[in-house]
Amino acid sequence: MASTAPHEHSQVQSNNKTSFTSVKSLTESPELTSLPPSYIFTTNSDEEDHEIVSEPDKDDPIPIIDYSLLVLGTPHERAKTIHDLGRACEEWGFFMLINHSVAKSVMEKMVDQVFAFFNLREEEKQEYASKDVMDPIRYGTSSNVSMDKVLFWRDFLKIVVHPEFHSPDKPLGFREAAAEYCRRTWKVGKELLKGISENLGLEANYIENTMNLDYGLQMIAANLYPPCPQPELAMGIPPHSDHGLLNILMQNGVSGLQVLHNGKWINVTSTPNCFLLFVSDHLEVVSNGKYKSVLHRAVVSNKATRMSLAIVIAPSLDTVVEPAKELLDDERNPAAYVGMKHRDYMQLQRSNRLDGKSVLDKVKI
Ligand SMILES: O=C(O)CCC(=O)C(=O)O
Ligand SMILES: [Fe+2]
Repeated sequence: MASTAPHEHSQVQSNNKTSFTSVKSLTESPELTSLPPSYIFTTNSDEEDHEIVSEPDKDDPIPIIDYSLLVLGTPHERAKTIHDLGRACEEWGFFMLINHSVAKSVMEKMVDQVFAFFNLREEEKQEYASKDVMDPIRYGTSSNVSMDKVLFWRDFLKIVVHPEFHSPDKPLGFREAAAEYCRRTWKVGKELLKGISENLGLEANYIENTMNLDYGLQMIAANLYPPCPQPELAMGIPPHSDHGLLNILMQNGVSGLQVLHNGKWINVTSTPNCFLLFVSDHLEVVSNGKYKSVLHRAVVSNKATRMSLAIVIAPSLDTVVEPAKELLDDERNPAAYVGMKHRDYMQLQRSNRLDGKSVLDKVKI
């Protein structure tokens, strides 16, 4: 269903800037011919060193992990996959996951339902606009409109789906598609965390048990990046790392994601049906910095609407996340992070501006 042209009530006031409640409604406005000034993004001076954007190097490609070898491979194949997984987490904090067992039809249904949500009338979506950063369903635009100095060219929908499953009532079919997709990706996340625990020299269930994944937080974070009239001046989502352990991302076949690797922003081109996996802040903490959460951002284009859908796999909100004691050694590997309850960490991240690894820096010793 096409959105109606924006009305007065679909505008919000923030930092003396008038903006629309969504980028989507802004792009449907006949007045839009150039980028509104509130969306003009300038890079921080301390980020200028890594302004080089490049395609992946042939000699240092984005790591690819074959999930089927992790769960169904021979002992030798599994051991090799765990080794490769560890290297990917250490050297990139990012990898592509192929043969991941989630059926194409399940992924497609989810993508269709996310588009259907963003295509609801603005008034219908606004029912889920919330001020409380911990609300289980949140629809919004930019990142944190009250804090953002510049607005980002992005609308989002965030939903908590575990330990308690939430879903918007509309569109019809969203609930069912999300329940199936989330159940499947939760399993993938847990299997990867087993391999990662083993790679750290811990028992396979170590992360699952210490992070209380029976009550773990799983979230859908869907992003919509409509075509932008001046994409070189705007940013979809600024450089940041994610909270949680792992982030499992899929996208609709339109590129835009960049990850920082060895000081360069690498364009990630999507391979159909694969998942893009991010090491998130809490895995950096548990591994005591052996793995680094990856800085990433999303740029926008003037050609097509991009949609990305992240599944956050995270500790239960009451878990105090700290480095695994078994990995620590007073002399050679002292704790590099202090423990912090996941709930407090998430609250900090969501109440502040998205800004690199600024929240992780607060727990660094
Ligand atoms: O759109 C993307 O590719 C990145 C999205 C993202 O970083 C996030 O949702 O945390
Ligand atoms: Fe992210």
